Amino acid sequence: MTTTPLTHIVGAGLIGASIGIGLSAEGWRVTISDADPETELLARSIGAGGAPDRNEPDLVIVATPPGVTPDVVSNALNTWPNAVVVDVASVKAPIAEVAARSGQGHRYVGSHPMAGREISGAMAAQGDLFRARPWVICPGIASAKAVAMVRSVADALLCDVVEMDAEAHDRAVARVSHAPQAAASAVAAALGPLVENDIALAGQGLRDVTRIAASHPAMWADIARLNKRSLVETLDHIVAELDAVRKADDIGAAMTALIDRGRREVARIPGKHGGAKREWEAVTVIVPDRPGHLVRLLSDAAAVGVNVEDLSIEHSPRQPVGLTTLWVLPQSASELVEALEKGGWVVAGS
Ligand SMILES: NC(=O)C1=CN([C@@H]2O[C@H](COP(=O)(O)OP(=O)(O)OC[C@H]3O[C@@H](n4cnc5c(N)ncnc54)[C@H](O)[C@@H]3O)[C@@H](O)[C@H]2O)C=CC1
Ligand SMILES: O=C(O)C(=O)Cc1ccc(O)cc1
Repeated sequence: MTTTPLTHIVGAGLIGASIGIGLSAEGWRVTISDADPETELLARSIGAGGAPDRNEPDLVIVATPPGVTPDVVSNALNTWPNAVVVDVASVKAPIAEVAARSGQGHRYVGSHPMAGREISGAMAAQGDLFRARPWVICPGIASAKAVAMVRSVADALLCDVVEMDAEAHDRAVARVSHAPQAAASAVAAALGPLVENDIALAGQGLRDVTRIAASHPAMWADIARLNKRSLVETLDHIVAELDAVRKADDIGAAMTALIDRGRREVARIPGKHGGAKREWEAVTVIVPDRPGHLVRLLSDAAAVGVNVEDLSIEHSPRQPVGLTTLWVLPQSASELVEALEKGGWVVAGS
């Protein structure tokens, strides 16, 4: 039996406490601390780890805000001279530089679990937050032993490990995470002129593009400062896309071109099980907003042997029906539509 490393987590917020709960549940010996005593107590009380004792940890996981992470990593490398130190901050290159300058870079591994929530703090922690999500590891100049130890964390939390160079990581996350946060907040901010009754018209589309607009600004301010160059490059791209529509003589043609480019790229975002979303077809059904109908719809799909890969529900308050979209393999779509229509369902689109 292989023994798991004695692990100490610094920073008991959403990510630190989620890692602590997940590793403790797998039988790891975990201790956890936070600069804020109340957060520290809360994290310990929800099973994210115990209080540190005199033993030097084998592994220190730094899960503090990105802005202080370079200093906390340096301190950890000094305080525990034999431990492997890993951080989980959303930007990697500036922290790797500081670790390399300390002369202890062989014990430092940069990492980034690509999962989170728009709420922060230990209260929002979940032990399975990272399950089946990518966990980026940037080995840099770390020893093979240090990298293997960090891999064992990601493996214990059932993540998909992706090894990347820190600069390439920072360029990629500017496009898949940091600029989307700015864009979502900009769309939400543009609701400013509307009165409440106007905002009540919002459909699922607005909700989809603004979910992360509820994020806490402090972390994103740090991320923007640390990844400024790549973030600005991506924002320039987004602004240029919007400007092309705004300035077009034929705004319809410009909108078509933008939506066509967007459709091409959105189809490349991996869906469930790591497969591309385009591998599925949508069958949208009108479902009465009464108990039992959704269950009946799913059992009717199961009765013809069609596996529902994913499900989304669009529902407006005050409306007696909702639109339920069943995502299925393309070869099952027409068979499902036929069976559902025979069963009396109204299929709104496929
Ligand atoms: N929130 C998210 O969705 C994700 C965040 N991350 C990264 O994870 C890290 C932590 O983020 P969250 O857990 O969301 O933040 P959080 O705000 O929930 O937790 C951070 C915790 O660090 C503590 N802290 C601050 N300075 C400290 C210090 N010097 N020593 C010890 N504790 C200190 C704070 O009191 C707080 O409890 C960040 O670097 C972030 O970039 C990575 C993936 C997703
Ligand atoms: O809420 C979401 O969908 C996120 O994508 C959260 C998130 C925030 C910051 C990260 O560095 C990684 C993931």
